[in-house]
Amino acid sequence: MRRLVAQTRLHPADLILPVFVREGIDEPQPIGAMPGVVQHTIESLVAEAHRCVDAGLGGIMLFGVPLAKDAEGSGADDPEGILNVATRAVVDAVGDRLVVMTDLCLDEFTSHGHCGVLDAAGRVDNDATLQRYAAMGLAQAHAGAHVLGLSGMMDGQVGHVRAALDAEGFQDVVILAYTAKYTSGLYGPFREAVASSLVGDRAAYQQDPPNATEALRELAQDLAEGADIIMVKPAGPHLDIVAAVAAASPVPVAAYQISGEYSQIIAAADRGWIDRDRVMLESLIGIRRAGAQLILTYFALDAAALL
Ligand SMILES: NCc1[nH]cc(CCC(=O)O)c1CC(=O)O
Repeated sequence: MRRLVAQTRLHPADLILPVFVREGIDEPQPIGAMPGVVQHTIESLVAEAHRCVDAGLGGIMLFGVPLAKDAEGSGADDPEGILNVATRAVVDAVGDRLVVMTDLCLDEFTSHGHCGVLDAAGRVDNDATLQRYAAMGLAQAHAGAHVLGLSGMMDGQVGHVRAALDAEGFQDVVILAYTAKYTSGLYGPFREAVASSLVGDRAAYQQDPPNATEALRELAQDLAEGADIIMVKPAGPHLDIVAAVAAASPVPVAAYQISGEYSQIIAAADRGWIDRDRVMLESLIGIRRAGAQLILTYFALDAAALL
């Protein structure tokens, strides 16, 4: 893929691998809708983290799949919860050589599958959820996470978690803010990956795809609250937003090539309709060219091997 006049280049260090770790399994479990991606045991996750180091990746983003869920998502801030145990294991193994990120959101841990706790009417309670995010962020910081990925889309989440971290001496823990997270059909395979219990959708707290100006308002808000890295997600269908946010952001911009973007390429390639590696690299170059300095992608290891 190298060209003499190429202005856009991909480097393994630009890539971050999202990974799933599931409680209570003895062997890694395949994810039907994401061929090539598995739910890891702690042991296989640590092995994967070593592969990320060897490949020169920039980082790893951990998602936990707990055995038990409840309305409050109490596994999220339990130091013995699967995500916090896994974070400690990865940080102990490779934390000096790989940036370790954790998903900070309740949806994997709640029985109803929403990103926050619910009020009496069954709606997501924004401000009550902020308290839960602060507790979850502190648990992740105590577990050694370097970067917290605030993906829940509650208003005020960045400022609230930042204040909680600073109050406990975690000034150096970085906040990656999901600034523009559009509601999307492409999250489908992820719901299987995390055994989501969600009924309905997240339209009340994720963004409406036809709305382009909200992304810049969210950017200003997240920066004012102390975001260190800004994320746009999904990446492929929203490259104009990646570009607009990158042009306006004084801090690094990341983009997330999500589960459905991955699975579409795999499925078409499996049918022999497209060349998997070529389309994979083309999709990543497009995201990079739009202005993302970091790309979260399930292709991270495969792409790094070709760069
Ligand atoms: N914890 C929320 C979260 N963080 C990342 C993803 C999706 C990532 C993907 O589809 O690959 C989701 C799920 C959602 O918003 O429905």
